[in-house]
Amino acid sequence: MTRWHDKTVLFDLDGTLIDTAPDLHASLCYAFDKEGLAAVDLPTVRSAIGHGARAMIQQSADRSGTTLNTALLDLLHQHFLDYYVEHIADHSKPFDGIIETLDVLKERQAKIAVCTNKTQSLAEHLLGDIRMADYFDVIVGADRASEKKPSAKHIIETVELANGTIEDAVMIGDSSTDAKAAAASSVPFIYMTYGYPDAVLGDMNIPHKLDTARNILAVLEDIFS
Ligand SMILES: O=C(O)COP(=O)(O)O
Ligand SMILES: [Mg+2]
Repeated sequence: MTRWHDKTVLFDLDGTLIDTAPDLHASLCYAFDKEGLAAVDLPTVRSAIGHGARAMIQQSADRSGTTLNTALLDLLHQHFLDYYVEHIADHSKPFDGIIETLDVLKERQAKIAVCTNKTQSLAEHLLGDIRMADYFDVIVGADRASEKKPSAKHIIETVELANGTIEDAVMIGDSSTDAKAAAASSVPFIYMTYGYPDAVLGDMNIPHKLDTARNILAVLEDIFS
């Protein structure tokens, strides 16, 4: 029988727990428009999520043929943040099956953590606004860890802050940053294909792939058995 209270289940945020792409996309388009740049489409932005907001802006520009210097990137990032803090939860909502999964994990007294490349303040702001923050023993944004994903340190430090042990942890995510951080910390990884996967992830050998959060518990039971 699984001793759930010894287990730590780490969730990535954007594209795993919450469908944040519409609000990220709107904020990015606001920033681009303010600097006279053409709007970027949603699929382009989706595929650039997972490495933090600056990387999302940089990659979205690259993929739409716009060259950014550092000053312009800084400006776009600031406009993006100005808009995003006001609109962070306009359309963002948990993916189907996430709340039910968290309810069961909570009932079983597993340790539940968020390990995200969002900044700490944005992650707390979003989870607070959509009333999900209370599910988590700990939330660790990119700037709370000594190194962000794909570094193993982000996962290792999140597990420590949750008072868990790395041998009893599982990482659930949607991008190559999650898969690489999990591999580097020798933590089993569950890949949620409904999120915002990047091209790199397609080339990685990943045993646990799910297209719905409704099947997370069954896979966790299998991994922990
Ligand atoms: O801010 C991002 O780009 C991604 O955040 P994530 O690590 O929760 O997917
Ligand atoms: Mg993600």
